[in-house]
Order: sequence, then C-alpha cells, then structure tokens
Amino acid sequence: MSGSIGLDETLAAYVQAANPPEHAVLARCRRDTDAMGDISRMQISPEQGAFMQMCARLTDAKIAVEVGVFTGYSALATALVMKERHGSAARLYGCDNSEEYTAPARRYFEDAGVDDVIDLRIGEARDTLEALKDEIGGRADLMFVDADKTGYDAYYEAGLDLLRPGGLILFDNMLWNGDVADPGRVAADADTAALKALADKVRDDARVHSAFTAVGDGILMAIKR
Ligand SMILES: C[S@@+](CC[C@H](N)C(=O)[O-])C[C@H]1O[C@@H](n2cnc3c(N)ncnc32)[C@H](O)[C@@H]1O
Repeated sequence: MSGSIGLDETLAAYVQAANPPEHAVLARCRRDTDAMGDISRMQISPEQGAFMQMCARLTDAKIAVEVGVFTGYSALATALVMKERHGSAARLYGCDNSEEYTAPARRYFEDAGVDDVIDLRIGEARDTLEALKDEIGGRADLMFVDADKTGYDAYYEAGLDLLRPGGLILFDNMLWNGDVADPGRVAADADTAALKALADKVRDDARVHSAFTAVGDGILMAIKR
C-alpha cells in the first residue's frame, strides 16, 4: 500500500517528507514496482520502510525473517540497517513462493550491496519456516509477515519458535483497508476473518506483549516474552 490508511494526500506527503530520505536503490525499487500497475499495491509505503528500519535498530536485528518479499522493498529497507550494524554477519531470511516477483528483488539487493546478507528462499512459507527452526530456532531478533492472510496464524506460531525472548514480530495489513471492523466482511471473507481472529488471539496471548498500530494498513506488533 502506498501510504497510511486514513491520511489525505497532504498529510501523507507531510509524513513522507518528515521521514529520512529513501536510499537510492529503495527509491528505484519503489518506482519500478509502481510501474507494474495494480499489483504494486502489495509494496509497503516509504514511511513503513522507515518504520521497519526503526524496528531493526530497536531490536539490533542480526537475524531476521521476512514472509512475503515481492520486489524486495521491505527486505531491502531492513537489510540495509542490519548490514550497517552487523556487517556480513547479519542474515535476513526472505520467504516467498514466487520466482517471478522476487527476480527484481535480487537485483536491488545486489545493487545496494546487501545480497550477501539476504538469503532468499523460494517455496511455501510454511515449509521454509519449518526448515528454519533447525537453523535459527530461538535466535531470530525480528520477523515481518506480509503474505497470504490465511497463513498468518501459522506464521505467528512458527515465529514464536524462531524468535528469541524479546524478539519482535510484525504483521502487515491488519486493518485490511478497514474491512476487519465490518462484521459483514469478517463473516463473508476468509482473509478478513483470518486477520480479525489473529488480532484477537495475539491481544489475549500470554506468550507476548502486543500493540496494534494504525501505521500503513495496520501493523500488529508482538514481542515474545
Ligand atoms: C504483499 S506482498 C509482499 C510485499 C513486500 N513485503 C514489499 O515490501 O514489497 C506478498 C508476497 O507474499 C508472497 N506469498 C503469498 N503467499 C505465499 C506463501 N504461501 N508462501 C510464500 N510466499 C507467499 C507473494 O508471492 C508476494 O510476493
């Protein structure tokens, strides 16, 4: 999504200008993806990129997992901070099931000099996350979930296995353009129902501290206790 829900054009422009300037390769990724047409709505906004970078700094992320890479904007934003802080020892595991969508992402990672810290794994995210449990179980600092909405609950459970205590998991699109607050949409649509069910579950889950924010299209944040 190109901006935060509920902001008019003037305020959206203000928020964008109040954030640090985008890295040149991030700006190129955004522009090229915009040119792809309707599907570009899947990309996070620049202000959300700045928010992701802040989360990477706050968690001092050295190991991160992303579910839903697409053309690479969020992974690149996060990896730039991780590499700045941890050099080539940083590792961001990117999960996506599309070679087609992630092909340009690989080029941006290379152009920005972070291809050595991004490990892109193509396949069903459930399988990739299961495999990652053996490799980084209990050690991930940060996880970002931005893929199929009916998979979010499984990604949450896998995330709790992957994260260290104090590690942060973020779920994108938790407002689903407002649909989650409409009982009719929750009853009629599987994606909307899945997002509402996850929000309720995380709020009441003693395994985490959580906060539901209206950044972008709604970001649910949870820290593993
Ligand atoms: C909303 S886009 C991610 C946007 C990205 N975070 C960005 O900043 O541009 C969702 C991505 O999830 C991927 N995806 C959807 N379902 C998936 C699944 N079951 N397993 C792995 N990847 C999946 C899609 O191929 C797509 O690239």
